Amino acid sequence: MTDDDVLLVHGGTPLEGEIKVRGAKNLVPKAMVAALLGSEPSRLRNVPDIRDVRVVRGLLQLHGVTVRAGDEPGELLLDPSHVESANVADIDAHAGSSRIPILFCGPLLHRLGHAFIPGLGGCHIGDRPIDFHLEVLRQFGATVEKRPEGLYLQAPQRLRGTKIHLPYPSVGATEQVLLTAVMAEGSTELSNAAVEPEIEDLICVLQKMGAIIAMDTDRTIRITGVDRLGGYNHRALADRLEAASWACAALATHGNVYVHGAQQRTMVPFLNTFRKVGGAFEIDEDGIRFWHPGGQLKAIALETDVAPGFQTDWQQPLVVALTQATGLSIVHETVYESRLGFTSALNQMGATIQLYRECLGGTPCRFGQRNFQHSAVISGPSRLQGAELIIPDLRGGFSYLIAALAAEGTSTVRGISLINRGYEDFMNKLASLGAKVETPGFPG
Ligand SMILES: CC(=O)N[C@H]1[C@@H](OP(=O)(O)OP(=O)(O)OC[C@H]2O[C@@H](n3ccc(=O)[nH]c3=O)[C@H](O)[C@@H]2O)O[C@H](CO)[C@@H](O)[C@@H]1O
Ligand SMILES: C=C(OP(=O)(O)O)C(=O)O
Repeated sequence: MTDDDVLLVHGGTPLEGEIKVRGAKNLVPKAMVAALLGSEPSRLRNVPDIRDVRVVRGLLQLHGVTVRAGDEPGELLLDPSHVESANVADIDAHAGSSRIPILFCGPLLHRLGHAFIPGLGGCHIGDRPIDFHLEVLRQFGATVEKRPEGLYLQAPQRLRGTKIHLPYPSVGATEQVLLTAVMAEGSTELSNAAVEPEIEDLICVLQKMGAIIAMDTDRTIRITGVDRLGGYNHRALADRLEAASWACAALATHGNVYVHGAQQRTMVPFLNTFRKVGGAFEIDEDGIRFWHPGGQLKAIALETDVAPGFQTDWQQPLVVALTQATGLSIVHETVYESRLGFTSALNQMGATIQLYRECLGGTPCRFGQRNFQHSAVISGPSRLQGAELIIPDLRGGFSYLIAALAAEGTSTVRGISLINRGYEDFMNKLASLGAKVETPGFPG
């Protein structure tokens, strides 16, 4: 960790001003992968400059896709006409970089008949197995060999449509099915699919390319395979996870932040919860203003869930705001088994958060009988004090920033570059909201 990776945060100043969120981290890289399926170039707009986008850009280029900036800021032009002559000798350099490489499987099997996928990265918030992905690919007719360096896949013949039931509505496995089924022979029926807004947007991308995809109301997605897909011209939906993070930062610091680009349609469960806690917001055509209206914040009971429930990636920033609410809040994390570990640092800052292995919520979840501390009771309000913090993962990292901004005194936050994976230009955004932050050696 270098000095560049450390941030001093002088807390106690409300965040005030305006920032902008661009395309979603959980959609943009997948739309970029979809371009691999096309026989014509694609144009993706509203692309944020974050590490996950850079990683996928590098991987696509290794696979022969030409990726260049368009005329508009945040525009990428992706030309997949040379995929067959790609040279992937350096692909190992991308091992551990993000979770997106697993989504290259279907498109590469369609284009080349084989694929090598290096080890995956992503946040360490649970085991994060890929068993659903591998089972799905086998059902389409691929062979999969797991080796220490990665996955080797072959499609001995054209992949065939199939009937799949996911044991859990996994976002990634649903995307795996979509990106594979669109060009498989015949029809695919996927039941118990994930229906997150980013999945709907990926379906819009694929439909623009020529895919035939229908969504039923009961988590069933039906795909009719086609022989050829063209390119797309698409503006990525905005990042609802980043928008909610700034909303929580406004609430925890008694601030007032207008988030350009935030969309009500994709944030309804978050907005309901934000209002129950006592936060105020106002929606207009261009974005959403979030603020602390004064008075006491209220404790709540909350369960994370798959869409249309409360998104797990909203949980960590909200927990920091809940340390400022009066009474006992209960948070039951049902999507990842280990997403509450970040709270021990909040306790060192003065919060009172107790973790439990039991399901403290209305819905018993997959982790209840399995020894994971996946429920939290947060007792507030707490006066947070500055501390030494090491960023554990993406959302946990942003949550530490929020806590440091809300705290009295100075915090030293290490591993700050991890936040670049999903938050575009966050240092300038913090500065524009009046946050008192400095990188050691470069005060002010
Ligand atoms: C890049 C991206 O889009 N990341 C998002 C995506 O992650 P990702 O697609 O990895 O998350 P999943 O929806 O697949 O995971 C949800 C749950 O399913 C389990 N599971 C998943 C796949 C599998 O093969 N086997 C299995 O057991 C996971 O361990 C987890 O408990 O959706 C998550 C849930 O909304 C978000 O938190 C992440 O931000
Ligand atoms: C868990 C997250 O991302 P990833 O799946 O990329 O690790 C996240 O965005 O909070």
